[in-house]
This record gives sequence, C-alpha cells and structure tokens, in this order.
Amino acid sequence: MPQALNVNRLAKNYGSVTALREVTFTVPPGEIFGFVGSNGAGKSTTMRIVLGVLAADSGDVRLGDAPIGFADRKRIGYMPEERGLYPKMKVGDQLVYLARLHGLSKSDATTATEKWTRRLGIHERIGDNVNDLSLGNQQRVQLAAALVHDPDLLVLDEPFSGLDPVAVDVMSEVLTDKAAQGIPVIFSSHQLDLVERLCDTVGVISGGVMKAVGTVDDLRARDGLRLEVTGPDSAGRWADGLPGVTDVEYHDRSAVLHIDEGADDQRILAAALSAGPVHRFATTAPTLTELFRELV
Ligand SMILES: Nc1ncnc2c1ncn2[C@@H]1O[C@H](COP(=O)(O)OP(=O)(O)OP(=O)(O)O)[C@@H](O)[C@H]1O
Repeated sequence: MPQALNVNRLAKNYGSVTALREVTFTVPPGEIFGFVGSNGAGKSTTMRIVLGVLAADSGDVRLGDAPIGFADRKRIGYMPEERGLYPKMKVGDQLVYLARLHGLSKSDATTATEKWTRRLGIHERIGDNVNDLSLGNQQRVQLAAALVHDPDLLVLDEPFSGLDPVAVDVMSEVLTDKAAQGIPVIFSSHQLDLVERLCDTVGVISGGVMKAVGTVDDLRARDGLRLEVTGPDSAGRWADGLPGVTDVEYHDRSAVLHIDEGADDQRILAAALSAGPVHRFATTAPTLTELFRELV
C-alpha cells in the first residue's frame, strides 16, 4: 500500500562542500512532485539519500510515519542520473533480471517485461543489446527498469533529458498513470514547462536549500500580482514610484509591473496613458520558469 514520502531536514556535506541544508518536503500518494534547481543544487543527492545509496549526515526519510527501510526501498522504482544498465546485455534479459532482483518470479518478471517494453515502444528491440540502442531508447529501457517490479514509489532523476517529443509524451503519460494509481512520484527536471504541466507540487532547491515548496499557484501567490502594459514608451520609466507598484521590468514597448493587492489599477492606467497610447493592459500569471529565475 503506497504511503507518503516524507523527507525531513536532510543535511549532507561532501567534505567541505555543503550539498544539502535541512531539505524538507512531502510527496503524498497519487501526487507528482517536480524537483527543480540549477546544476549542483542538490537534487541528485536528495534522491540518492531517499534510495539509500547515500547516507545523510542528519535528517531522515520516512514512508508515512515510519523510517524507510531496506524492504521499502526494494519497492522503489528508481531512475539514476548516471544511467545504470548493462550495455552488453539484451534488453529483455536485463529487464527480467532486474525484476527478479526485486523479488518477482520468472514468469511474472517475463510478463512485466512484455508489458512495459510494449507500453514504452521498445518491444521490437527486446532481443538487442542495450548499447545498440539510441540514447533515447536506452532511456526508455531505463524507465522500464524502474517500473517492472510495480513499485510503490517512483524516484526519477532527470527522466526527460534527451528525449524526443514522442518519448516525452510517453514518459509523461506513464508518470501520470502511475500517480493516478495512487503512488507518489518524484522527478527532477530542468524542463520547467513540463514540470508545470505535470506536477501537483513543485520543490525549488538552490545551493542545498529548499527555496519554495507548493503548487505552481501557491508559488504564484507568493510572488504577488503582475500587470503587463503594452504601448507606452518605456524610456521615461513611467511606472517608477507609483503607489502599490513594487517592481517594474521595462521592455521596449511594454512593462511588467509587480503590484500589491490593493494597488489602484486606474491610477496605473492613467500614468501609462500619460506616457503614450496603451494597447494592452492585463494581469498576467508568471510561468514556472519566471518564478524559478526569481527564486534562485
Ligand atoms: N560525490 C561527490 N563528491 C563531492 N561533491 C559532490 C559529490 N556529488 C555531488 N557533489 C556536490 O554536491 C552538490 C550537489 O550536487 P547534486 O549532484 O546533488 O546536484 P543536482 O541538483 O543533482 O545537479 P544537476 O542538475 O547538475 O544534476 C554540488 O555542489 C556537487 O558538486
């Protein structure tokens, strides 16, 4: 029975390098958690600690209320960043072998291998050695390896990197289906449009510190309201100092204003009109990419 993944105050140093400082987040059953951060932010380190391939200096990982143990970890489907397949082993043999390592019988392992190679579009390559496949197809095999034992938790380190658009769709569908079956899914990615589209919750990490955790709407609410005004010449910096305007990004013939909730939009409009004709005046929602840039 899948339980929530609780990551509590994880800290980790590699010698003098601090990789994680008190990283905390929860992934409830049935939710997809997108883990985002710049290179070296601490995503892989966190995932490796969840897996148990790396020990934390302090903090802990729990499934529900109980500390995660060896038997629980066998029920995780993991896709490591440094892909871990045997290059000279046939795709099918390899998946059966990995499923058996997770405790499946030979016939269940064979059935699961059939099912996942078909679902992931690599069934016709089942008799080929892994290193004869393209990198994208090797990645599909790697995903199959994370799924063949019907895991209770999915932990995927950059599963989308290097995939073509069709493979991205297949991967997205599989993650959404697994979450719909009630398991917690966590994946890291630098493709923030995908994270925004797929994830219930997002965690933004920078320099080993969780900068924000929440739905994309929560992050937007934290960020405040924005008003996009198109038309007036920006040269005169017409929005500077207006009451309720906390920040302004000027572009050539448009400006994005960060405003307080009680800001007087009619006064802002009047100020804009005094700088030139206004063609568009609308509140906007920042994308996850914009929120990420501001957070890190
Ligand atoms: N084995 C290691 N020995 C020393 N330092 C390490 C080791 N692994 C990671 N680090 C350091 O720990 C920090 C976190 O790295 P980590 O790989 O967790 O980041 P990441 O967010 O996964 O980055 P990326 O997006 O580039 O994969 C970085 O400063 C990195 O250089």
